[in-house]
Amino acid sequence: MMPFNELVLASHNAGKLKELQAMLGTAVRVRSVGEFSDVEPEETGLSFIENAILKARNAARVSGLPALADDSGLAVDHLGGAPGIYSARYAGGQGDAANNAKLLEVLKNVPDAQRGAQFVCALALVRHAEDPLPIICEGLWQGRILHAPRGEQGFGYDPLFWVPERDCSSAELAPADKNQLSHRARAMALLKARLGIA
Ligand SMILES: O=P(O)(O)OP(=O)(O)OP(=O)(O)OC[C@H]1O[C@@H](n2cnc3c(O)ncnc32)[C@H](O)[C@@H]1O
Ligand SMILES: [Mg+2]
Repeated sequence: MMPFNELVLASHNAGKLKELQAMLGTAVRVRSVGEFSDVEPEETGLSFIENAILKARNAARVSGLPALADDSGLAVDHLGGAPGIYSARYAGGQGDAANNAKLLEVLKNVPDAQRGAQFVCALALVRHAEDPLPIICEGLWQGRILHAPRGEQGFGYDPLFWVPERDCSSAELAPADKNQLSHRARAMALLKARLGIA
């Protein structure tokens, strides 16, 4: 049983919000933190988990509701896991297109065998702003970085992320398929199991 019937999603990213909402379905009434505040908390943590907790606490504080945050990113093997927790700010906070262009440039001339990467997602759920026991669930998605963007779906690094099990980029997947396979889908499946929702 879901321990509450309303939940605020602690994200300002439209792509993420859409995916999280689709995955949660009708189990709970979902609000977005943007309804309560435009101020994005600084992501000062050193891990996906710390940043997810920090965003969840902030959303619970401004909304007075239980909050679910997602901190995610792309970890590229050849770059020692970069951009990692800095994925959103990789090109200095200039947005997805600039981040993707920088990644392609940094990996120019790097052969396929060394272009392995994984998407990482940490979900943090807090029942209230000072919850001493946040629920944390993680998900990983293995793939490879393409040499040029492909596909129009999704958001962020999706056009550069090759999905070996489907032979296409993650931006070429139908949204419903991405929501079955992705790092976020895996973390959400664990969270739903933990909360006892189907
Ligand atoms: O913090 P919030 O408000 O949730 O929104 P954000 O976009 O800043 O989110 P993060 O701090 O977690 O940074 C995630 C970065 O990783 C990228 N990313 C995460 N999940 C992704 C996915 O499923 N597909 C493509 N890129 C993704 C995303 O585009 C960002 O650059
Ligand atoms: Mg962020």
